Amino acid sequence: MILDLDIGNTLSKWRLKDADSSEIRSRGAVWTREEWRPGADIPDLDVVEAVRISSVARAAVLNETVGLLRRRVRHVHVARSTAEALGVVNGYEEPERLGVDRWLGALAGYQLAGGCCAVDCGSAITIDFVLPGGQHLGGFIVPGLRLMKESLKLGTRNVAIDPESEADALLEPGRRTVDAVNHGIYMAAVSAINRIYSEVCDQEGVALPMLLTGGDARVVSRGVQVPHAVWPDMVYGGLEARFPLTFAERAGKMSGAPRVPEPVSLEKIRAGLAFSMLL
Ligand SMILES: Nc1ncnc2c1ncn2[C@@H]1O[C@H](COP(=O)(O)OP(=O)(O)OP(=O)(O)O)[C@@H](O)[C@H]1O
Ligand SMILES: CC(C)(CO)[C@@H](O)C(=O)NCCC(=O)O
Ligand SMILES: [K+]
Repeated sequence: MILDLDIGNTLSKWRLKDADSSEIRSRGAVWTREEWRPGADIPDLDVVEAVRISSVARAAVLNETVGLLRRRVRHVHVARSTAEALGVVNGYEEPERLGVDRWLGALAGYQLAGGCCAVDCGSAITIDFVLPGGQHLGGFIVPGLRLMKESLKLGTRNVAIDPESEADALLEPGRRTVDAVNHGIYMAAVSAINRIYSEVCDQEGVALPMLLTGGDARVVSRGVQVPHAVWPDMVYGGLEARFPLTFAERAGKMSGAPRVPEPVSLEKIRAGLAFSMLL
């Protein structure tokens, strides 16, 4: 069994993947805490022969986790942001400073789609761009939905946006605090994504397929006008691409990868941008 770990600022996600059949056997999430005890939080390390880790938590959390795992598991692979990998050139001035979850998302997106716009809707919303030749341009970091809501301190933090609500309903002015806040932060997030996508495609002269991941990907997806695909395992896909262990992975297959969305034409993107400038 392969244990994949995605340690984020809020949640640490894990999944167990069967190395022979490539099936995902189980998955879960635990809060990212100061002291993380993999033995207690993750089922049955005895069946695990390899671990692959993406972590943006404090170094101490990662070091402790790796220390514990190394005692129990033979192969422990920790992903790092590098200047280049799998045909992608990191756009950061200091490549190692790019969040490794973003780097892995960009690698997975590039392996699946070639040039792409990779959006991760987690504690932060990150929007990264990779051109068809593999140049990563860098990206944008916006507070995630929960952080935006908490920062307002209006006592609405425990009332989440209903994931089933229609994007249209979220466009209406709120007539209670909780609706005003939820509709406001939702519009802030989706308008930023729509606008940033259009601006960068316009600047670079290329319409890129968009891929969405993260805890809020599904709800954000409803408001994103650009054709896109939701890929919950995108960061794991980067781990698979970076540290291929199974036969399927060596052949370039990433579990749960969606069909590549067909982007609209550059002309249409530019027309939309020109229209929004007139308003
Ligand atoms: N059970 C949950 N607990 C916490 N957040 C949740 C949960 N389910 C969905 N969410 C949403 O998911 C978001 C966190 O997403 P995700 O799990 O991708 O975060 P993360 O990986 O910790 O973030 P980051 O990668 O930015 O550190 C929160 O903004 C929240 O709205
Ligand atoms: C932005 C987050 C928090 C998103 O998870 C993470 O990728 C991170 O800590 N990045 C380091 C800063 C950067 O990417 O520029
Ligand atoms: K994440």
